Parts: sequence; C-alpha cells; structure tokens
Amino acid sequence: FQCPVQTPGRPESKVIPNEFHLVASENLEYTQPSIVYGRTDVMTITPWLAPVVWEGTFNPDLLDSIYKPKNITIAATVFAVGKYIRFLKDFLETAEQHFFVDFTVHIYVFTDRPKEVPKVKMAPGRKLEVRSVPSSKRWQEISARRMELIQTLIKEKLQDHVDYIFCLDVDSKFHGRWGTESLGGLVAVVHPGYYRDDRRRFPYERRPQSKAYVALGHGDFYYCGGAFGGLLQEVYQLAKTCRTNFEEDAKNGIEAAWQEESHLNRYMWINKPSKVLSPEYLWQDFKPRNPEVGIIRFSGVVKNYADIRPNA
Ligand SMILES: CC(=O)N[C@H]1[C@@H](OP(=O)(O)OP(=O)(O)OC[C@H]2O[C@@H](n3ccc(=O)[nH]c3=O)[C@H](O)[C@@H]2O)O[C@H](CO)[C@H](O)[C@@H]1O
Ligand SMILES: [Mn+2]
Repeated sequence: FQCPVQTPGRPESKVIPNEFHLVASENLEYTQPSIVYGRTDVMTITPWLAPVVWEGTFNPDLLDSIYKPKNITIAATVFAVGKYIRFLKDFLETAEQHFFVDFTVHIYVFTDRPKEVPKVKMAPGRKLEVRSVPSSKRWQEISARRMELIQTLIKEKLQDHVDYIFCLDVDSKFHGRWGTESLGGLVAVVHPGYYRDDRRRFPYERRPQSKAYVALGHGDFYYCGGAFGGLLQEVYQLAKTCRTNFEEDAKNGIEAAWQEESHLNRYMWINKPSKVLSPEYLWQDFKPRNPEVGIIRFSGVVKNYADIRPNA
C-alpha cells in the first residue's frame, strides 16, 4: 500500500507519490546498513539534518527499487544560447549514459538556434523538447534569465505531469551516476571551488542594497548556480523568488556579483535545502580531484570564455 498525497496548490492535478513514504521490495537483498561505520572523512548531514550525498552514503539499487514503482517523471532544463550550443551534444549524450537511466526523463533545451540542436538517440521513456528563446548580447543576462524561463516552464507546461526537476549548466558532461539518490524537496549542490574555505571568503553578494545580500559571518555553504533542483513546487518557488529579486535589483541599478547564483545562494540560506549534493555532482575539469572526492559525476568542461561568450 502506497500512501498518496495530494499536492497543495494544484488540486486538479494528478496524485503524486509521497516523497516521504519510501516503500521497499521484500525480495531485494543488499548490504547491511550500519550506524556505527561509514564515511568519516566528510560530513554527511547538515546541522538542519539534511543528508549530504557522497559516494558511499547510499545504496543505489535500494533507492532505485524504492523510486521505480512510484513512476516518477524527472524534468531537466538546459540552456544553449549562442555559441553554447556547441556543448549540447556531449551534455545530451552523457546524460543518456548517466542521468536517471531507466527512469522517465524529459529534457527541455532552451536555445536561440533550434536548427542546430543535435539529434541524439534517446532510450525509451526519455524525450527532448526544444524551446526557442531570444539571444542576448550579455552572458550575464542569458544566465540570469534562466530563472524566469524555468518559472514559466513549470507554470505553463510541467504542472500536471512532472514530479522533479533539475536545472543544469550546458557546458558540462556526466561521468558517473546521477540518479534517485539526488531526489528531494529542495536540492542544492555544493560548489567545488569553495567548500574547504571559511564562509567569509564565499563570493556571496556583499552589498546590502542587493536582494541577494548575505552578510559576512552568515551563510552555510556556497552552492552552484549550475545545478539545482527538487520537487516541482519547490523549484517553482525558488525560481520565482530569484527572478523577482533579480529584476528588483535591476530596477535599482544593481546586478549581483554572480547573477542568479548569488540570488540562489541567498534563497538557499533562508530556505534550507532538504538534500545537499556533494561536489561530486558538479566538479570542474580544470580542478584536480581532492581525496574526499572518489567519483566525479558531473563536471564543467574547460572553456575559453573570450571565444564563446557574446561579451567578455
Ligand atoms: C558551475 C556553475 O555553478 N556555474 C555558474 C557560474 O559560472 P559559469 O562560468 O559556469 O557560467 P556559464 O558561462 O556556464 O553560464 C551559465 C549557463 O548559461 C547558459 N549560457 C550562458 C552564456 C551564453 O552565452 N549562452 C548560454 O547558453 C549556459 O547554459 C551556461 O552553462 O556562474 C554563473 C552566473 O554568473 C551561473 O550561475 C553558472 O551556473
Ligand atoms: Mn557553466
């Protein structure tokens, strides 16, 4: 018996599987879990008791067997505007190999060059949809406007048939499993560049006039703008808030230090993520691997900014 819950705020929509009701099969055999042995080289839970997902903290077969019968659909958004279209082929091909394999996955590609979207063979149950967006002369605007387009996509298109959504940078490739272990209400990825630093050194927006402001001595982690997700309703709230705050800043003649990433960081500080993904979930190819990172699942490719961005 699976306990279904009606999602608040969308009474007419289908009954979605309960995120908190985890039903396992009685036939599955797996390694005995332990509460006394486990990883000791990293933190695997936040002070607000959200899991931090590292290799070795979860059993992928057990999780898949729990989520499979729920028949969930996972959406992913990826933007490929201007020359960034060149990253799309590798992104899509490696997603086929590693991103929610054997689940229902809908990938939404936003681009100003729909004709250049590569034809990538997708497994049954997986599909790609292309949505046209205007190009822009400023990369900052392309990056930041994603929040608005994600908000609109969720509202107009996904409400009734998608359960989870992940929003990902296109200039990256999958190298290892990214699956059901990443599912949660609100999901953030810790940025690979700052996780060993004191938070005073995080590149949060530091001007109090900005809606993305985080004061020195505040904040938990520095999260990536290049990967975040969760339940549809949660990501809708995040996208809406970040978009509104970004636009309010623009009216006041201010642009946060790292555009929507700054707004996301402010949001995640106030609205704590219910699951935190370790930097395994967004590494950077140019960065040597640290000892606590046993597997890199998704990583940004090395790129020549001057060559691919519309403005330097
Ligand atoms: C790994 C990571 O967390 N990266 C973040 C970081 O730098 P990045 O250097 O990773 O930003 P970026 O140049 O990859 O831009 C972010 C994304 O916007 C899209 N895009 C951008 C420019 C363009 O001309 N065409 C286009 O399609 C594309 O999907 C790209 O992946 O800071 C940015 C904000 O400043 C974003 O928050 C990125 O997500
Ligand atoms: Mn990027």
